[in-house]
Formats: sequence, C-alpha cells, structure tokens
Amino acid sequence: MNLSHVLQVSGVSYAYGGGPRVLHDVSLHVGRGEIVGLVGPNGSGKSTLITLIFDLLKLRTGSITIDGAPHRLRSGRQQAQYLSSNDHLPEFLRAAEYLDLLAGLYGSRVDRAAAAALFDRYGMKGRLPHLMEDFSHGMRKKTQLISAFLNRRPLTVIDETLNGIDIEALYLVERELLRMRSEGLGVLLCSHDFSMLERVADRIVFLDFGHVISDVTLDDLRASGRDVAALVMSHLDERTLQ
Ligand SMILES: Nc1ncnc2c1ncn2[C@@H]1O[C@H](COP(=O)(O)OP(=O)(O)OP(=O)(O)O)[C@@H](O)[C@H]1O
Repeated sequence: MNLSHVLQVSGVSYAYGGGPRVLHDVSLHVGRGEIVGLVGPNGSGKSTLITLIFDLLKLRTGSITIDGAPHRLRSGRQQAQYLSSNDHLPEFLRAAEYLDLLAGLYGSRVDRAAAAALFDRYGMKGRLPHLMEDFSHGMRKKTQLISAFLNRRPLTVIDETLNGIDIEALYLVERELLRMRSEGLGVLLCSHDFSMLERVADRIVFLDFGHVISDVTLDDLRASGRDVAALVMSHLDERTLQ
C-alpha cells in the first residue's frame, strides 16, 4: 500500500448480475495533492468504477483503499466525498440544512460565515435559508460543490458535476480545486470537458470498454506534442481500424 495515495484501486473487475464484464482488471490511483482526470466514451465504465469506490456496488474482484483504509470501512469511507452527475438533492431541505446534513456525516459542523460567503461568491446571495426545491439545476450543482469545498475530504470524486454551471462559477471551481490540491487533497475528476481537464489535472486516466488504456501525466502528454483529445481520438481511430 502506498501511503501517499488517497485512492488506490487495484485489479478491479466487475460485471452487473450475470452479464458481461464492464470493468477489466482496473488499477489506478490518486496521490495526495493530485488532480486526476478520468475520461472515456459513454459506457466505458467510469460511473461503475466510482460507484464501486463508494461501496454502492459490491466489490467482488480486486481491492480499493481510501486514504490507506479499505473502502468498506467507516475509517476509509469518511475520508471521501462524492459529487454525483445528477442534481437530485433532498428538495424538502433548506440549503443550510443540506450543508449541515453532509457536514454531520463527517462529524463536523458548518462554518456559517464561510458558507454564506461561498453562496455569495457563487451568485446565490441570501439563498442559504431557502428550500432547494426552488433552486435551478445550476444552483443545485453549485450547492453540491460548496458542500464539498466546506467539507474538504482527503479524496473528492466529482462525476460530471460541473455540467450546467455557468462560466463564472466554473472559473471559481477550477481555482478552488487547485487550492485543494495545494493543501494536499486529492481529486478524481470525471469529465468529458477535455479543455477544463487540461487546465487543472495533473494526470489523465483513459478508460475504454472497462480497460485502462492510458494513465499519463499532462506533462508527459504535452511533451509528446499531444492533448487529451488527441490521446482519446488516436485510440478510437486504432480501435475502428482493428
Ligand atoms: N445498472 C446496470 N445494470 C447493467 N449494466 C449496467 C448498469 N449500469 C451500467 N451498466 C453497463 O455498464 C457499462 C459501463 O457503464 P457506466 O455507466 O459505468 O459507463 P460511463 O463510462 O459512466 O458512461 P457515461 O459516460 O455514459 O456516463 C455499460 O455497458 C453499461 O451499459
């Protein structure tokens, strides 16, 4: 086990029910103070992998540790937070109550002043006491993100959460992710937005049909004269020709 990794996925394979395998011997890691972009075509297995990391699907083959602890144990699970791709938040809660609920999961309390300042910065001034049923799609996503910024776990996994937020918020989120990195926190960022990944990620893991095709640092990718789109497209071209 490498103690400098906040996430270690080793030899994970998975099949739903009696179906075919959708993940094949997947290994990847996220280091402390590292942002890793997870990319891959639709159906390549990104969400399945994330669901396994958070023990929402039962892992049968391989192992996963979070901050050095098995992902199934409370000690591991409490070190990670997950921002899902959807905007399904408990609508009967006020935003402040939602932030309290999530902080409570990690045994902490919300810093009210910090929460209000973030709501203000993300264009939602005065909305903390409001029911989330009145929030737009982008406001729900920003509320999820603000919760993650307040809770600051060693590992944050973001599954397409940035879709649908405005450009100003995206800029603020990118800056906050870089700040988290500088604090030694790890982020697994699953996205189809390659230009955003190129601005913030240190490394890219590319999945296709449940296989890790490539695990490369942005520095090495740039040194080879390619970008993330070129990495993906060259593989898809090869696959088509086979
Ligand atoms: N609940 C399920 N039951 C059976 N098969 C599933 C289920 N969820 C996903 N799959 C299959 O697993 C494979 C991987 O799907 P997954 O959702 O993990 O891909 P993804 O990379 O997250 O895709 P996208 O970019 O579209 O979100 C696909 O073949 C999909 O059909």
